[in-house]
Amino acid sequence: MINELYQPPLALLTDLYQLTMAYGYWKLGRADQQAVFHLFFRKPPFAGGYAVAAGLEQALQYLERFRFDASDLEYLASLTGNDDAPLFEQGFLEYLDQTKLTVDVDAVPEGTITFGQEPLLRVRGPILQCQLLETPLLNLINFQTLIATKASRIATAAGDDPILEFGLRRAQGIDGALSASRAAYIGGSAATSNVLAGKMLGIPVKGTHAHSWVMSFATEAEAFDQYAAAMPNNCVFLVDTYDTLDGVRQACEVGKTLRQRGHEMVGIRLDSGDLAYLSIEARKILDEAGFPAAAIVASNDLDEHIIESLKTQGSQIAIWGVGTKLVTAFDQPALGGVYKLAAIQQADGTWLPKVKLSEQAIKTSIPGTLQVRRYLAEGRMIGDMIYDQTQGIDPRGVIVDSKDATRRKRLVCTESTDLLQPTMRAGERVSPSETLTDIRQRAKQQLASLHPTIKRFMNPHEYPVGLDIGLHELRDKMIHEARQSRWNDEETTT
Ligand SMILES: Nc1ncnc2c1ncn2[C@@H]1O[C@H](COP(=O)(O)OP(=O)(O)OP(=O)(O)O)[C@@H](O)[C@H]1O
Ligand SMILES: O=P(O)(O)OC[C@H]1O[C@H](OP(=O)(O)OP(=O)(O)O)[C@H](O)[C@@H]1O
Ligand SMILES: O=C(O)c1cccnc1
Repeated sequence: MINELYQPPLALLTDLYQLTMAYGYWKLGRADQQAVFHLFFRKPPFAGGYAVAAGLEQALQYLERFRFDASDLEYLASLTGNDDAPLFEQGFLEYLDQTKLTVDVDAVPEGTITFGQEPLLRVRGPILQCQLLETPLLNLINFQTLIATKASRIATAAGDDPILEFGLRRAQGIDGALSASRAAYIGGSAATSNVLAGKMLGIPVKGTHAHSWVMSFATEAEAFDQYAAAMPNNCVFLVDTYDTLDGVRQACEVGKTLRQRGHEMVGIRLDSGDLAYLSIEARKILDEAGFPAAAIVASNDLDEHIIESLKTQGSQIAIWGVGTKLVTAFDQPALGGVYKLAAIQQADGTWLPKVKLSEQAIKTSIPGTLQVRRYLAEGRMIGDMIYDQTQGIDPRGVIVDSKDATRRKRLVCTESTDLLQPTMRAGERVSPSETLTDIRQRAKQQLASLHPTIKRFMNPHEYPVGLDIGLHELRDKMIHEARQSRWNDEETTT
């Protein structure tokens, strides 16, 4: 079904302006000029302290399949400008026909905990190619990173309790649902209700039953009985169709019959009302009836904040079903990841770093061919340094806050590691696919090495990320020079 909507290769999955710029580079004979772009977000989502990188596998698959097919070129040939003449010359379309990606891509592995301003991806290669990739790479990385981060927050609130992702019915279309299931699993959900995601991605699938099952029988007792008869090895009874606590008692009755037949009731599900109060009362009823191991599953518009609150209220919920607010990233529907040019090669072969100015310090870009070095002390993450890989790290070993140069820090560490790893060289993939289990484990392990104050939902502590002092000085000089030349221009024109 997905394939009816779109089939790879998907070179046209880009904004038109990427193609108009590509055309311009081609006409100027600059198509092959080498450039470096970085993909990064400026601030972690949900006013939180971190993000979980995700979506790289799909990005690499996209790049591996990148090409313009005959129907793409035919479509581009049909586009016209405001004089009704073709937008693109035939020679350009022939160039696209021959285009095979030759870019180098370095990326942080999926499941890595990342922070604002740090490149998640670095693309280096012919400027025409780099430019065409901006939109699809952002599309693929932004969404999954957002959802993996949301899932990580929800899993943090739930502690050791499993999260079941129930979002398919509320997700943004088919791909939104599948990508969300994948990203949610990376971020820490334990299973999904989406069976296609289970089949395609190997995510464990889990589920209970709906109110309609109960409503389709004359009584709740008969509904639970018949469900137990049909599916004795997967019995989680939804108890709130009529009266929740009566429903729990009813589930216990059926649980006893089930036990006589050699099966154990898995638990009950609450889907409305005061989930703290009802779970505490339900727990008492289950324990008194001889079902101390029966789990209480809860659902109903849950998110990390409600789960955190339910925990502090002493709720007895052991498994959390979370749909809408997870897969739609309800409180922040998009991650504002961007993709910016940072260096360009000149005719003499030397690299020219590039900076984009902004009135807002956070929007002034970071020039160079960047790498991120993570510093750890006794296994705990203590700070990240963004540095120019072609220049190396300044021996002063200091990071400077990119928004406030007065904030500086020396990172005293026991280990350090570079986050961006080679994933493509000359258009060929050089890193193997990772299993979702390994990616999920990375996220979990890195999250455990992050100080709890950075994981806090409200006003989290800011993790130290800064520029290598040499890079800071270069950037500062470039900003001053760019501002100075604008003033000079203004003076000459007035
Ligand atoms: N003890 C609690 N503390 C904080 N939030 C809770 C508590 N119990 C339930 N909630 C949350 O409050 C919201 C209640 O929403 P809503 O008014 O839709 O529930 P409901 O009327 O019980 O259920 P429904 O309308 O689905 O039948 C949900 O997001 C739910 O997760
Ligand atoms: O609440 P979510 O986090 O999105 O989790 C998924 C919801 O989907 C189901 O409800 P259903 O679609 O039957 O509608 P409901 O909201 O009326 O219960 C289920 O009972 C959950 O409440
Ligand atoms: O299995 C469930 O309980 C389930 C699945 C999807 C949505 N809500 C609940």
